[in-house]
Amino acid sequence: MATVTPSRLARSSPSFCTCTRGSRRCVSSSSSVLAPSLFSVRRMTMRKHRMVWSASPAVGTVVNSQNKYENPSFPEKLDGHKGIKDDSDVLIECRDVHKSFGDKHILQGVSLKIRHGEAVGIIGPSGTGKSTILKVIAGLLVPDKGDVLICGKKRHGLVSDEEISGLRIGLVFQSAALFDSLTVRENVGFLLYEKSNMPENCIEKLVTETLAAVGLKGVEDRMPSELSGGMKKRVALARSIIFDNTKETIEPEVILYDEPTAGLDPIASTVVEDLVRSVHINSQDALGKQGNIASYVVVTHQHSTIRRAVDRYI
Ligand SMILES: Nc1ncnc2c1ncn2[C@@H]1O[C@H](COP(=O)(O)OP(=O)(O)OP(=O)(O)O)[C@@H](O)[C@H]1O
Repeated sequence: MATVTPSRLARSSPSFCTCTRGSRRCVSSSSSVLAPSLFSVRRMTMRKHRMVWSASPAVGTVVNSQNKYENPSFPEKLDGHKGIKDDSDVLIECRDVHKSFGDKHILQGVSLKIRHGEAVGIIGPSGTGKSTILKVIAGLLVPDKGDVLICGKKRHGLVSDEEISGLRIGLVFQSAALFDSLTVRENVGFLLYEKSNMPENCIEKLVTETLAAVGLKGVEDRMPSELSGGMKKRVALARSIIFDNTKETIEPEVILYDEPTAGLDPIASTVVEDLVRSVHINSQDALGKQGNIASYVVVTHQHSTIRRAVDRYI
């Protein structure tokens, strides 16, 4: 099996998926489920091109521009952190994040916290900045104002500008964003082939195990064009959860999913929703092993995804 090289990468899909792997910064092509009422969602104040979120005192409560809480109508059980003062389990925090594109003010004072063990949904009308906040969290976009804290440490600039260890952040794009000219094995093992010191046979074994964990067997040598939409999403998921398990210290990982079920039929959506849930630390994957993902954030429009894969939503 050929190792992925920059020249192979150059021939690959222009679309890419980005993973930030702790101290190694890499840009590659890449339960109890509660059912929240969408009624409360409709009551959120979401102005055109503007979304204001706050984390305090109730994480994820929507506030208006005067920082007055509006309709904090989350059922108590969905808002499990009400009143919590201890932030020792906060993995990611956005503090008063602003982001504009030209004269379009997309994010105006977003504050939120993602804690260890959480499964958080971000919902809202199209164009209000859901994908933008994921990119800010992942370090692909720099906020115009405000801070992003990773395990309590401020990140300055883009993810490639500095080294922050202690947390791995994976971003799974809506389109799956696989490298078209690489096999499934090369796609899933991309970061390990490029950045780790693992021998190739160990990477191959790990890729096969990781694919099995997301319910895919015998597809390692296929090209992305030979996969269905649902299979591509599973391969993207496998790519986001694979990690160098030979390292002494394994950092916790947060995965950011941007509309993981977009474009899938209801059955394929259910499979992906259950997979997203199954790789979480509170669940078991397809092989019966406890998941490794400390927390995840899902941007979604689909009610079924909120119902099956989310414990708290913003
Ligand atoms: N790089 C960019 N340059 C200019 N405008 C951008 C850029 N990225 C996003 N936008 C604009 O910011 C707004 C928010 O985009 P974003 O993709 O974050 O919204 P969204 O809530 O995820 O939408 P959807 O639900 O439709 O995916 C949109 O008006 C979009 O056109």
